[in-house]
Amino acid sequence: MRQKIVAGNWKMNCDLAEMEELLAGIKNNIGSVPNDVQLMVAPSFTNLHPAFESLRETNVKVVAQNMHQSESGAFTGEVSPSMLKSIGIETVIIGHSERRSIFNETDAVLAEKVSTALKHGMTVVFCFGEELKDRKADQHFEVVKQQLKEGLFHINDADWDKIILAYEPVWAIGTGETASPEQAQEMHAEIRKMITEEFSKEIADKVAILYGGSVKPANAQEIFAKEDVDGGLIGGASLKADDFLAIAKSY
Ligand SMILES: O=C(CO)COP(=O)(O)O
Repeated sequence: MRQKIVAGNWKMNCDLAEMEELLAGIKNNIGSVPNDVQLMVAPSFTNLHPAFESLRETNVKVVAQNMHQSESGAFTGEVSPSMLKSIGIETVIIGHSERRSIFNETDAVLAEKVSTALKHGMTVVFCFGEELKDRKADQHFEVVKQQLKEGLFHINDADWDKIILAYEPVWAIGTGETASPEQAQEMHAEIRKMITEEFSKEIADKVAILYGGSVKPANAQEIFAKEDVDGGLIGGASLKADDFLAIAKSY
């Protein structure tokens, strides 16, 4: 039985007061979420510590949206894995399409980030997904395979216990256009095939694969119902406590 996960990626939203309001909304109704759904939230760096403290008594995990691949040093503006761990953060998102496209994070850099995070015993939510032009050219499976091979497949079998995958087709992020449940299922099944070929069926069957891209209360249920979809990485809709919880409840 794979873990069911509903994770909110808050991106560069919420100052401290706004986040406290959002957290209060989540905590007030958290009892309505099924016990077998692991909730995660990913605030900005400045909000990680207060979020961790606020959620201490719950089982909501607080996740970083990024980290640097080096241990420490002259990297002005960056945050290291040990800094995250020192405030209780054990999970980090790596490879989000916005990091890839806006901040020019290459597969090679992402591979380094994955290695550094694993070295620190952190769990990685590894994001990837094709652009619209790739899908139009019927290249989406190849693009995803390349992203996984270059950014992730250097890890060892044992490392897979610390990996969560998030398939986020770029054309569905923040656009209101969701992949159909069938498109999500097709890609997730293909990803398990890729992992089976490179590693083993046992690993492929075990790893949680989340879908991300315009998930909202109205469409979550049909997406989560698909066999190879193990939850969602939610952007916009996770900024409203009611919508985020409604998505988690639809599992
Ligand atoms: O990028 C996403 C989550 O990481 C998805 O964002 P939206 O849910 O706003 O489309």
